[in-house]
Amino acid sequence: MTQPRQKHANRTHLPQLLSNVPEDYQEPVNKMCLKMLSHDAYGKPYDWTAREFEMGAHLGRGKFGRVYLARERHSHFLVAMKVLFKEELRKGNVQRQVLREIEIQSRLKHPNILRLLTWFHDENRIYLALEIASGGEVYKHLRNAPNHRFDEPRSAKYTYQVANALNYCHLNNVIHRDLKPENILLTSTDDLKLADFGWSAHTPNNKRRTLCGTLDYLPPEMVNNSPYDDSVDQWCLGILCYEFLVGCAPFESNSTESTYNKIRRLEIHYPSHLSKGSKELISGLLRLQNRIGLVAVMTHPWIKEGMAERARQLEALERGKENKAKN
Ligand SMILES: Nc1ncnc2c1ncn2[C@@H]1O[C@H](COP(=O)(O)OP(=O)(O)OP(=O)(O)O)[C@@H](O)[C@H]1O
Repeated sequence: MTQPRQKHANRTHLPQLLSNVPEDYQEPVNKMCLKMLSHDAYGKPYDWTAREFEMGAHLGRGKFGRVYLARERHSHFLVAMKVLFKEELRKGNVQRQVLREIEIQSRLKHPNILRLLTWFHDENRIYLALEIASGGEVYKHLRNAPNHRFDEPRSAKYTYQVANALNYCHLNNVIHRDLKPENILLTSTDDLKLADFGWSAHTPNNKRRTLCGTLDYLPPEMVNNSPYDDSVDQWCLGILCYEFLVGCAPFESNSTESTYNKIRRLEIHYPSHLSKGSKELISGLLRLQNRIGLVAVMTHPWIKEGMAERARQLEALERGKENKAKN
């Protein structure tokens, strides 16, 4: 008879789980894990309430609520708590979108997708306990980068991680549809987390810098009001990769009509600093049809070389920090 698959770790798994934790943190992490294992909620359905979390620093503000650093009182596990006001959701007529986001995000489990750990509500608010991505929005990092753009290795790594997350989504019949640097968060370990599922797709975002705002990422089939499938995400990945490398989206323009026309005509200008490999990848994604598949993106030579170089860059940065600490 086959054993039922073990869904939750237990004490015997701790040494293995802790093997990736730096030595200095092993003891507190071990303590926290033991507290988590002994919590009534561990591995069972549980009715969480806001009382079980201590709210801390304000991490950011969205259209319908605020995000705080929060600590679960029993285990001291830290989360990013997104607090949404029901009244505001009602006024914005986005209750259904929020519920869809919760439903989708709670079943997606992937290293490059922001985990929704649990959610609950009270009379006035909905609380989403999210994994922490302490770097915040990739958009902010792009704005702060020299010339508002990332170098090729960093762009290649980020493009790979987004492709990996989207591939997982597609395998689970989810189309993101709203890819853009504002909907991607960065962790302290330079890893990307896709966020905002099926929700901000319908909420205009006033943070983008051009008049036409989020139109910059619209694929031609959506511009033409034609039926579309999951390859819309490949289009958006092409726009995202271009924006990482160039600092603005390829079809940005000062009027909606002009952006639409540029998208329809595939009017793309590739600046001379772009490498042959990056142009090849972007043009394979920004096609009307037969866009490069996500697995092919992940194994593209420009992506592979860039990722290896980004790993070397990060190692060098780490060595630099260690040397500084020694001196
Ligand atoms: N998991 C997280 N970890 C760290 N910071 C976060 C996290 N989630 C959100 N934030 C911060 O809080 C800000 C607001 O997040 P939120 O998701 O509410 O905003 P948004 O996507 O801009 O809003 P909306 O979806 O309402 O348009 C983000 O810009 C980010 O800086």
